[in-house]
Amino acid sequence: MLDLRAVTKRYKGRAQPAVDDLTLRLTPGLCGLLGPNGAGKSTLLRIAATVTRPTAGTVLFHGADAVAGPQPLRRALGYLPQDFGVYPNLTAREFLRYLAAAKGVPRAAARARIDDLLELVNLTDAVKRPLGTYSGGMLRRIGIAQVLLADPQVIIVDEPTAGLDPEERVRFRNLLGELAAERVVLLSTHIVSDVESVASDIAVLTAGRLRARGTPEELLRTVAGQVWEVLVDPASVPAVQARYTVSRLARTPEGVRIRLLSPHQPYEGAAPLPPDLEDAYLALVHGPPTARAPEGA
Ligand SMILES: Nc1ncnc2c1ncn2[C@@H]1O[C@H](COP(=O)(O)OP(=O)(O)OP(=O)(O)O)[C@@H](O)[C@H]1O
Repeated sequence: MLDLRAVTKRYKGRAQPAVDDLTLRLTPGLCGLLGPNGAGKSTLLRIAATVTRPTAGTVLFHGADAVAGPQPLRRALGYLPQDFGVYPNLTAREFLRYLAAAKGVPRAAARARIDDLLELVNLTDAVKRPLGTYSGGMLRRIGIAQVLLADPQVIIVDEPTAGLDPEERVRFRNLLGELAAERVVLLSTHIVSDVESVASDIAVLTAGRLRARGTPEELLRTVAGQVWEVLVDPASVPAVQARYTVSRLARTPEGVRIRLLSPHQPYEGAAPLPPDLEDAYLALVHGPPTARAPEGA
């Protein structure tokens, strides 16, 4: 339905392209776009949302060029940018009515929909307050509500759960999961748990390039047999970190429990663990788990 083909974006004055010859074909379902800060996620989402023009490559929506003719995609789109701004003097209802009018949603339909959406994002109690008095998390929820105003076919959300409390995160994640049954949902994050339970499709972006794409199970297979747990004394932690990619570290009364990536048993007594998505993501971002040479070797 939405097809990014060999898309490149170069910003002026930058040696490296922010997005580099990237192809991503999206059909209904939730695609989680994972990548570290600066990987190019926001740029890619802005291109997919027709906010930024690619330097090279094309975006096709239902087979038609959405760079040359963005209107059909824009009409079908709900987009939450990372830096979503509001008018601070408007109330939630006024602001959503304004956006609905801008999107061409008929007035009567908009009224009913706005009340449903405010309930959906749990803001019914705050509708009479100006948005300038909202907390960061509440503003994020307004951003989420506006995504759904015109019943979009394509939903593009950039780090949507930033600033939400844990309960709201889960609510929103599940909501996107439900919406993805019939829609293209593209969600960017650098937090693996944001997409772990809901994304059937995960794309990992590093330095503007698509590093991997697959189902969570496919990504897990890339680190099968390469995740280990060791218990070490606190003084040994820096040496372990220098040699291996460490995915978790917990201090316990017995010592420091370290979860790390290694192609073979790293230390005598190290126990193998079933990999999780965080391990697979780290291996993709930091390269395959080859042990680095110990210091002085
Ligand atoms: N308007 C711009 N002008 C110049 N460089 C930019 C611009 N926007 C982004 N960049 C650069 O392009 C690269 C990719 O940035 P982008 O914001 O797309 O990454 P990201 O993965 O979304 O990162 P984050 O998670 O920090 O938002 C970075 O090196 C960034 O500094």
